[in-house]
This record gives sequence, structure tokens and C-alpha cells, in this order.
Amino acid sequence: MTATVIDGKAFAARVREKVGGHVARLKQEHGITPGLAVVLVGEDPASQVYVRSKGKMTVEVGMSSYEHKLDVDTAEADLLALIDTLNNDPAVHGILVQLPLPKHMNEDLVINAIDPAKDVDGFHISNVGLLGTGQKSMVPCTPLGCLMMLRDHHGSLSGMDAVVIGRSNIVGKPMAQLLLGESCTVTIAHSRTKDLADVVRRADIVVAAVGRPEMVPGDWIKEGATVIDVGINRIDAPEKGEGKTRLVGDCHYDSCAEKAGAITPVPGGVGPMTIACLLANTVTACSRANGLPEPEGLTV
Ligand SMILES: NC(=O)C1=CN([C@@H]2O[C@H](COP(=O)(O)OP(=O)(O)OC[C@H]3O[C@@H](n4cnc5c(N)ncnc54)[C@H](OP(=O)(O)O)[C@@H]3O)[C@@H](O)[C@H]2O)C=CC1
Ligand SMILES: Nc1nc(=O)c2c([nH]1)NC[C@@H]1CN(c3ccc(C(=O)N[C@@H](CCC(=O)O)C(=O)O)cc3)C=[N+]21
Ligand SMILES: [Mg+2]
Repeated sequence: MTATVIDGKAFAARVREKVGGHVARLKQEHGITPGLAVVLVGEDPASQVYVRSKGKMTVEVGMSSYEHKLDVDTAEADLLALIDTLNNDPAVHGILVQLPLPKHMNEDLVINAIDPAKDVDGFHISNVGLLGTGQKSMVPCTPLGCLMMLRDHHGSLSGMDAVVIGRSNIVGKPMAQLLLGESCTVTIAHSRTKDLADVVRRADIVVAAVGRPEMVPGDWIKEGATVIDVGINRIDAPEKGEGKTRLVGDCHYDSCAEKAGAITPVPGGVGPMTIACLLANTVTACSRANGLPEPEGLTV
């Protein structure tokens, strides 16, 4: 079998178009422009690229983008003060603090200082609790993007065996919650899992969120399974020339594509959907903040 390639880049463009439509309506009918504030502490070049592309797409869909770049040695209290200002700024409907934060900061403390209604990452404990109990919340962007692609490809996921590899708070755990919400039978695997190969071989849906380049080989994949590769790993690519690099996922693409029914590529899979869902969450947050009906089809 040769897998259907799930084109996250094209899907993300359609999501952004929908977001753009809602933004235009909010402006025309209500005079409201949704705003997204992104806070970056430090100068990690990869994060800078990512923050820049988020800012560009935010503006492209008609929203206001506010970028705050803080020095790597900024005091935690100063970051908390900025978050407080953004929490109280009526032009800001979504706040994202780029992770990871420098070592001297307490990530939990910082995340939980964000107004949960503006927490477009869905990382605040209040949103985590709402998601876990099946209530309306802000849903983390990466898992939300994965779920949109899975629903689009399969329709109903009810009764499917899903294996999520990775148990981070930002990807693995919320992904598992969403799949449970779709009535999948969900297994969460991690670094202590015994016989990961056997666990993965049972799965109709595999979501890999590990951060280990090409760790999942095709022979772990059940014939016809759907593979969602969240991993973004930059590896050396001497074949492209000296000092060159390329991006790969957590799954070995070629061998997995031979076994899978459908697969997301890296790049061009989950990554673009994450950014599109960030914009979707911002327009959802803006609608809720103004007591307006939520845009349809942009959240779970
Ligand atoms: N496409 C996108 O938009 C995004 C992509 N990413 C990418 O996704 C990947 C995962 O990110 P994140 O969740 O933050 O990563 P974390 O490092 O926070 O978590 C990794 C998880 O993988 C598990 N793990 C590590 N080694 C193994 C192993 N050998 N076998 C099984 N499980 C293992 C860890 O287990 P344990 O808990 O036991 O340590 C942990 O639960 C990264 O490549 C990251 O760059 C992340 C966010 C967004
Ligand atoms: N508070 C917070 N929220 C996040 O959502 C968050 C974060 N911190 N820290 C870092 C991770 C990583 N992440 C990515 C999103 C999109 C791409 C993406 O668009 N990738 C492109 C490739 C980009 C390239 O070429 O480098 C693709 O996969 O096609 C990548 C990575 C969000 N994260
Ligand atoms: Mg992490």
C-alpha cells in the first residue's frame, strides 16, 4: 500500500481562509479587530523564525499582531508584569508565550498568569481541566490541528485504536484527551513503555510526538494505519552540501508511507496546522470575549 499524503500545508491555508472570513465579519459587523500578542524571551534563532512567520500570517488574515521580544535575562517578575498588561489590554484577545522559557523562569507560573480566556495555546490549568472534563475550552493548537486532519480524513474516529507516543503537556496528553473525546481507544506511550513496537503495531492511528528523528520505522506500522507525525527535528544533511540541514519527523517517512493508509509529511504536515489553529483560537477567543457566536468549524 502507498499512503495518501495528508497535505497539512494546503489544509492550513483553508483554515486560515476561514479565519480570515470571520475576521472580516468581526470588523465589518462589529468594528472589532482580533489581536494576538506573542511573547518571546531570548534569542533562539529557531524560535525567532517561528515567531516571525506567526506574525506574518496573523496580519495576512486581517488580525493585529503584537510582538514582544524580551532579553534572555529578563526577570520573571518583568515577564509577569507584561502578561498582566496584556491580560488587561482590550485590543489583545490571544496571548502566546513562546516555550521553552529560560531556565531561571517557572514555566507553570508564567503560563498560569495568562488570562485563561486569552490563553490561545490552551496550556493554562483551567483550560487543561476543562478539556479533560469535556467542557468548552481553548484547545492546544498542535493537537487541534492533528484532530482536524484526522476528522477530515476519516470522518468518525469512533472505536479506532489510537496510540500517542509522547506524554508532554503541550502535545501528547491533550492529543490523547481529544482522541478519547472522539471515542477512540487511546494508549499513551512514552520513554518507559515496554515493547513500543508491539504497542504501535496495534494502532489504527499513530500520533508521534517524541522529538527523536525518524524513530518510528515502517515495520511498526499496521497496514493501512494513519500516521500523524508531530516531530520537527533538524538533522545534518551532508548530501545537500557541507553544513546543510533538513527537517525530519519522528517517523521514518519512506518506510512508514509504504505501510500506512495515510501519513502527514514533515515539513508541510502538522506544523502549518499548528499556526493555523493558533489563529483560529484567537478569533474564537475574540468572539467569546465580545459575547458573539463562535465561528463554526474552527474548534472541537
Ligand atoms: N508540529 C508542531 O507544531 C510541533 C512540533 N513539536 C515537536 O514534537 C516533538 C515532541 O515535542 P514535545 O511534546 O514538546 O516533546 P517533549 O520532549 O516535551 O516530550 C517528548 C515525549 O516523548 C517521550 N519519549 C522520549 N523518548 C522516547 C522513546 N525512546 N520512546 C518513547 N517515547 C519517548 C518522552 O517520554 P518521557 O515522558 O518518559 O520522558 C516524552 O513524553 C518535538 O520534535 C517537537 O519539536 C512540538 C510542538 C509543536
Ligand atoms: N507557546 C508555544 N506554543 C507553541 O505552539 C510552540 C511553542 N511555544 N514552542 C515551539 C513549538 C514548536 N511549534 C511549531 C509550530 C509550527 C511549526 C511549523 O510551521 N513548521 C513547518 C516548517 C518550518 C521550518 O521550515 O522550519 C512545517 O512543519 O512545515 C513548527 C513548530 C510550536 N510550538
Ligand atoms: Mg517540551
